[in-house]
Parts: sequence; C-alpha cells; structure tokens
Amino acid sequence: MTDLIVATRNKGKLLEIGKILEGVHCRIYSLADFPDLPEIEEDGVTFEQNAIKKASAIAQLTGLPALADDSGLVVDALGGRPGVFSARYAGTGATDETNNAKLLEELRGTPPERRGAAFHCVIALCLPDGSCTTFSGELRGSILEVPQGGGGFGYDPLFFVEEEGSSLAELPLERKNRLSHRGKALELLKGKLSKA
Ligand SMILES: O=P(O)(O)OP(=O)(O)OP(=O)(O)OC[C@H]1O[C@@H](n2cnc3c(O)ncnc32)[C@H](O)[C@@H]1O
Ligand SMILES: [Mg+2]
Repeated sequence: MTDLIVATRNKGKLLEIGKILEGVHCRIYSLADFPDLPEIEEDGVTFEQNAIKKASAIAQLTGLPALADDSGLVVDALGGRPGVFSARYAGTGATDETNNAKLLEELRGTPPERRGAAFHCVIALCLPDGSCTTFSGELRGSILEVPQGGGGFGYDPLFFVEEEGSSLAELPLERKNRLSHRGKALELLKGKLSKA
C-alpha cells in the first residue's frame, strides 16, 4: 500500500493517528487534502458499522485506501451511554464542553466506585474495491467529578486512568497513544500492514 487517507474531521484524533502511523511506509493524506468530500452520516448502531461506513465511502470517493476511526465513551452507570452517540451526546451542535457538562450532570451524585467507564475504538481500513478490515481497542477507567488537565480532546479531562494516576488530558500524546483504545487498535492494524 503506497497511499492512505485518514478519514476523520476530528483534529485530536488525526494528531494521534498521524503520530502512531509515523513509521508506516506510505503517503498519508487527510480529508483536508480533499476539501470537497461530503459529510458521511454516522447512522450505524455499532462502532464497527460507523467505522466501515466512513472508511468505505471515502475510499470509494477518493480511489485511495481509507482509514476511519469510530469511537466513544461507554459509561457503566448510564447503561453504556453515550456509546456510539458520544459525539452528539449533548444534542445538535454538541461540543466537547457541552458533552462533558452533560456527562457530569448525568453522573451527579454517583459515587466514585460506580463511575466506571471505557473508551472503545474501532478502526476500519477499506480499499476502493470495497473490501474492509477492522481492528478494535478498549481502555477502562472512571469518570472524574471535576475535569483535570488541558491536553487531548473530547472526554479526556474527565477520564481517569488508574494505572497512570491521572486523567487522559494530563498525559503527553505519546503516552496516551501507548495505552489508549485508539493506540491499541492501530497497533493491531500496523501489525497487519507490516505483514502485507
Ligand atoms: O467521525 P470523525 O470525523 O472521525 O470525528 P468525531 O469526533 O465525530 O468522532 P466519532 O464519530 O468517532 O465520535 C467519537 C466521540 O467520542 C469522543 N472520543 C473518542 N475518542 C476519544 C478520546 O481518545 N478521548 C476523548 N474523547 C474521545 C470524541 O470526542 C467524540 O465525541
Ligand atoms: Mg463522527
């Protein structure tokens, strides 16, 4: 494989994915290189369906192998919500800030021992011929009562990682990549690419 387009509009994800793929021998493009591509509607009910939908649409439209990431936060005390709806948790026009505020509000009064959660990530790699492969990763942690740290993106300031004794937003990018849901899924993909 000589070319690859990373099909995400999320700058935080793009930064993390770009760093992990640094050693991979192919030319990496992003959606910024193809400004006229349409928005792909994420109407799947699983991370896998959405990741495949995004990657296959972009592979078809550009004629390049495409990689897409669908991810989200699964909160135990909320029966797995926001899950695949993590980006739109606080409704139309949701931002990281409004999503985080809604999460804190919904978990108000929930004691620390019942604030367990996990990030899930599915990476889909699709070729222009329509064939796709997926890779998954998960990271368990718990939801803080107050945001901590200014790094990362999305729910990172509220996601506490026991082994690190800090939130994901307090970790340097390389460290987050080493343990994150996204990092784990992409390491599996890299293993496959190196054998291809
Ligand atoms: O679909 P693309 O264009 O890739 O970008 P997106 O931000 O819409 O991405 P998703 O549809 O996969 O939604 C993922 C949601 O979960 C959040 N999320 C995913 N991975 C995260 C991480 O590593 N740290 C914090 N929040 C994360 C993210 O902020 C979104 O709200
Ligand atoms: Mg999305």
